[in-house]
Amino acid sequence: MTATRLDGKATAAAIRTELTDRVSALADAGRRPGLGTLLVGDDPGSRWYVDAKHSDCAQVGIASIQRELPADATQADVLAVVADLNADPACTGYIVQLPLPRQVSEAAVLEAMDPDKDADGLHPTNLGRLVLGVPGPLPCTPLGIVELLRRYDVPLAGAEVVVVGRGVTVGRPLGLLLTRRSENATVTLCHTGTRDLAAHTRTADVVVAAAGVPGLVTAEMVKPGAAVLDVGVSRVDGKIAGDVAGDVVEVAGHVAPNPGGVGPMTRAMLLSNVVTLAERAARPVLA
Ligand SMILES: Nc1nc2c(c(=O)[nH]1)N[C@@H](CN(C=O)c1ccc(C(=O)N[C@@H](CCC(=O)O)C(=O)O)cc1)CN2
Repeated sequence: MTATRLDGKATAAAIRTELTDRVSALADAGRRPGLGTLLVGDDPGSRWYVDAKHSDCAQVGIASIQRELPADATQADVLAVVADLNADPACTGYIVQLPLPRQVSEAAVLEAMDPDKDADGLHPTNLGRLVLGVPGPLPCTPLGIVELLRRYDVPLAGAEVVVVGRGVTVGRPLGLLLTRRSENATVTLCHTGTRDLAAHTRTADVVVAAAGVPGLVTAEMVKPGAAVLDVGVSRVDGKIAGDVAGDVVEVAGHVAPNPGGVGPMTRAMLLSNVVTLAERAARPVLA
């Protein structure tokens, strides 16, 4: 058996097309959405992600506001740009590209953002809204995973989902998202300290691997027919290495590869969040 590929690239392209009409409606009302990004330092991977986000924006008509600081920027430098973006009316949503250099506190920077412009859904207020089930922007990678499974009709209601990884951008919020009544999955959150990882993954209908350990999930760890999504990003010999071993496609029913699976969906969900935030901000104008 060879698994069906969950094609994040094609799905993200379809979502961008769908968003174009909403962006046009906002622009016609004089409220064109604008995505701000702040990149601190010169990590080539982070620069690629930021550039890709702006190229996606150009495709759907979202304006771009690109801010950069050097790798030795201080916390005060970063907070000053965050204050600028909070105050800029052309910036309807923005992100601070992570990770930040060691001397800058990610928590302090995220907290300083205007939660109503938090296009990544990572502000404590928005993570709190997720816990409480109150509407607000949701983290892009978990949202992209749920949307990819939905568009390929992979059932989540009643499904056993094992998430491997407890990070704040993927694992933790994904568990919250999947256990909402609308998704209704049962989630086991595993991590690198889990005693017998295979015992958990072998019983799962869906496995999401987001631990950043190359080849962590192998074919023997997967139930035949399960959906396996590779979200791990490591660099091995200069190339992206995911958390899922190549032989998993022989056992799984669906596989989201890496690259080409969840990564492009993360970017599509960012655009979707930016458009939704701009619509919320424009509500009195559009109504
Ligand atoms: N502020 C944020 N920082 C980071 C996030 C995030 O959601 N918000 N997530 C990751 C990086 N990331 C987005 O910023 C991201 C990762 C991967 C991709 C992507 O499209 N990947 C491609 C392959 C890219 C390549 O060849 O190098 C794919 O999977 O096909 C987009 C965005 C950490 N930081």
